[in-house]
Amino acid sequence: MFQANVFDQKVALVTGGGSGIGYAIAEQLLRAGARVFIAGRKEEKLKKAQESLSQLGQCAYQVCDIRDSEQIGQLVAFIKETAGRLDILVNNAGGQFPSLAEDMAEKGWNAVINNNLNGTWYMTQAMAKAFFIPQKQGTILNIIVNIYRGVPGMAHTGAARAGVDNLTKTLAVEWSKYNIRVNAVAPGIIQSSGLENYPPEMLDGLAETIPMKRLGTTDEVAWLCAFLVSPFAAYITGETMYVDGGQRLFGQQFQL
Ligand SMILES: CCCCCCCCCCC/C=C/C(=O)SCCNC(=O)CCNC(=O)[C@H](O)C(C)(C)COP(=O)(O)OP(=O)(O)OC[C@H]1O[C@@H](n2cnc3c(N)ncnc32)[C@H](O)[C@@H]1OP(=O)(O)O
Ligand SMILES: NC(=O)C1=CN([C@@H]2O[C@H](COP(=O)(O)OP(=O)(O)OC[C@H]3O[C@@H](n4cnc5c(N)ncnc54)[C@H](OP(=O)(O)O)[C@@H]3O)[C@@H](O)[C@H]2O)C=CC1
Repeated sequence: MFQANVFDQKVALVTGGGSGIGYAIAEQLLRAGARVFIAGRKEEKLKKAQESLSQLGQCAYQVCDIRDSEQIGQLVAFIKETAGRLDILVNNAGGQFPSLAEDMAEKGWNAVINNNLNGTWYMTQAMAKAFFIPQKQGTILNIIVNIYRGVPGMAHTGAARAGVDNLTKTLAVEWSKYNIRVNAVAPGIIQSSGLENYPPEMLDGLAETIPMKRLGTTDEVAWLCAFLVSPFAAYITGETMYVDGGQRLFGQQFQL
C-alpha cells in the first residue's frame, strides 16, 4: 500500500500479531520497513507467524498475556534489549464469546472486561511509560469492534470496547504534550481466524446485514491501520475509524 520505506527505523509492537487481523497489520508494517514485535499467549502460533513474517523483514515474538503486568514488564525489557525503542503500539489482542446478557456469569463478564479493557490499558500504560513518554514520540492504535449501535449478543465486549473508544479520546488529549497520537479502528465482520470461535450458524446470513453484502478482509483492516500509524496521519488523533462496509449504519444483525 505504501512506499517501501515509510516505516524505516520505526519499531512496532502488534499484540495478537500471531493470527488474523494482527498478523495482517504486522505484515503491512514490515512491508513498509518497520521492525515488528508480535505478542500473544500461544507460543506455537507466534513462532509460526514469526517464521513467515520474517521473510518480509525483522520480526520477533514474545509470549505475553496482556492481562499480566509481570509478562508485560518482560516484554518491555525484551524490546529495550533488542531494539532500544518503540514507536508504534497496536493493541489488537482481544476477543469474547457470544452470550445473551441475562445468561452471562460474573466470571465470563470479568474475563471479557479484563481481556479487552484492562489488558489494553496495562499494555498502553506500560509502553507509554517505558518508551513513548521518555522518547516524546509515539503512536498507539486500538482495535475495537463495531460498537456504533451497541453490541447485542455480546454486552460484555460492547462495554469493554466502548471503554477503549473513550480511553482513546482521553489519552489523545492528555498525551498530546508528549507528541503521542492515539487512535482506534472498529472493524465490522472480518473473515479471519477469529470467526472460528463462533458457531457457523451464527454467521449465516450476516453478509446480508452489511450494505456491501460481504465480510471484510484482514488486509482491508490492516491498510487502514498502517495509514493511521504512519506519518500520513500525522494530524489525526483521538479518532475511531470504522472499517465495516457500512454495517454500522444498516441492517438487523440481532433477532429480537
Ligand atoms: C447471540 C448473537 C451474537 C451475534 C454474534 C455475531 C457474530 C459475529 C460478530 C463478530 C465480531 C467480533 C469478532 C471477533 O472479535 S473475532 C475474535 C474472536 N477471538 C476470540 O474471541 C478469541 C479470544 N477469546 C478468548 O480468549 C475468550 O473468549 C475470553 C475472552 C473469555 C478469555 O478467556 P479466558 O481464558 O480468560 O477465560 P476462560 O476460557 O477461562 O473463561 C472464563 C469464563 O468466561 C466464560 N466463558 C468463556 N468462554 C465462554 C463461552 N464460549 N460461552 C459462555 N461462557 C464462556 C465462562 O464463565 C468461563 O468460566 P468457566 O469456564 O469457569 O465457566
Ligand atoms: N474478526 C472479526 O470479525 C473482528 C475482530 N475484531 C477484533 O480484532 C482483534 C483481532 O481479531 P481476529 O484477528 O479476528 O481474531 P483472532 O482470534 O485471530 O485474534 C485474536 C488475537 O489476540 C490474541 N489474544 C487474545 N487474548 C489475548 C491475551 N489476553 N493476551 C495476549 N494475546 C491475546 C490471540 O493470540 P493468542 O491466542 O496466542 O493469545 C490472537 O492472536 C480482536 O481484538 C477482535 O476482537 C473486531 C471486530 C471484528
